[in-house]
Amino acid sequence: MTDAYVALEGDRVIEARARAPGTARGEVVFTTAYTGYEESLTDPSYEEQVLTFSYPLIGNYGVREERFESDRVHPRAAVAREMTDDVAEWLESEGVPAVDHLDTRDIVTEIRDEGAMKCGIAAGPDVTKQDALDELHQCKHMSDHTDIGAQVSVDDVEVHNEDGDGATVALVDCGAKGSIIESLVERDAAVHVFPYDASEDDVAAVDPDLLFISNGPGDPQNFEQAGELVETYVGDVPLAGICLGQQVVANALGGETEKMEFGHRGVNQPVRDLRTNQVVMTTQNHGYTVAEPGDKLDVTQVNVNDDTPEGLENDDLDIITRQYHPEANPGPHDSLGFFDDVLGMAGE
Ligand SMILES: NC(=O)CC[C@H](N)C(=O)O
Repeated sequence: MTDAYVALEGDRVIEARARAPGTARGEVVFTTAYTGYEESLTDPSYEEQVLTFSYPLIGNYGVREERFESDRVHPRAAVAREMTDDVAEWLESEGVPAVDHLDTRDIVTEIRDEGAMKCGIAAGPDVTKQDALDELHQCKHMSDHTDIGAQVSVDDVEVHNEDGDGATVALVDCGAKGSIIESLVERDAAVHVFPYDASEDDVAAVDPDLLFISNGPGDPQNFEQAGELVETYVGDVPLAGICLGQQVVANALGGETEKMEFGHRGVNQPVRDLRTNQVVMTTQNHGYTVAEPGDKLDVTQVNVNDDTPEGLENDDLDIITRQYHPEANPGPHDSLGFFDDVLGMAGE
């Protein structure tokens, strides 16, 4: 039964089945991950996007809050070949439209050929094709969501493991996944989570051993204040970043970022370390990349598929960043050592 529509750029409309009602718009992207739907759906980096799962069955091991990466669902809508009732009911309770019973291979092929694109969704008994097209026509480019940080960051400073014996970490929350904070706390760090627009004075008040820029949604150029913190602290305090964090650090230190055609989203992205030649499997979710690292950062790791920079470092200035997600939720644990390395820079 057709009671849902997915409208893609060029006004192409695909018919589907409604699993959670509503209308929505966002940049449509796909993940090839075959597990981890709870983590992906609660990853703040998917804010303002419509998430299509290329794996055909989503929900086959239920929905458990322990696996959530934040306190809400972030994609504007979810698209799957087949979605279980567990997932559909969860998305409905969150007010996030969801559709299934469509050929997701078709959407993935279209995105691979044409690039990530705008999308409109309409789902439910009373919706029409035109509703999906109206959403599409109101959809903005990711880069035009200039204050997206405000949608995903903490409003006030939050402290985790205040009495921890390890490093004092100032983590700039551009939309941080919970497991990044957990990975630091597990290693005894006291983690002060700052709003995405925190000032130099705010951060200075905790006298950090490490400045850590988190992952986050949208265009890294829309996180200027985090970049200013990097410029302020470089050379004085060790710097670390994950995903958007790598991009913000590169932009702040003379590098450049650009939008990729359709990005990397999945749990089996191979990354090669240029110093050891070792390849690790990684979890990824990004649509922008570092195009030029600038003269302060060396590219130390690259993606095996397309050679894009996956790791940037400077030993003298104590900087380590990763484009992928070493916290590995979901995904292979190959790169968890990143947290030991960055806390090592902080003297632990
Ligand atoms: N996971 C992330 O931090 C994503 C970074 C950035 N929003 C991108 O799409 O490239």
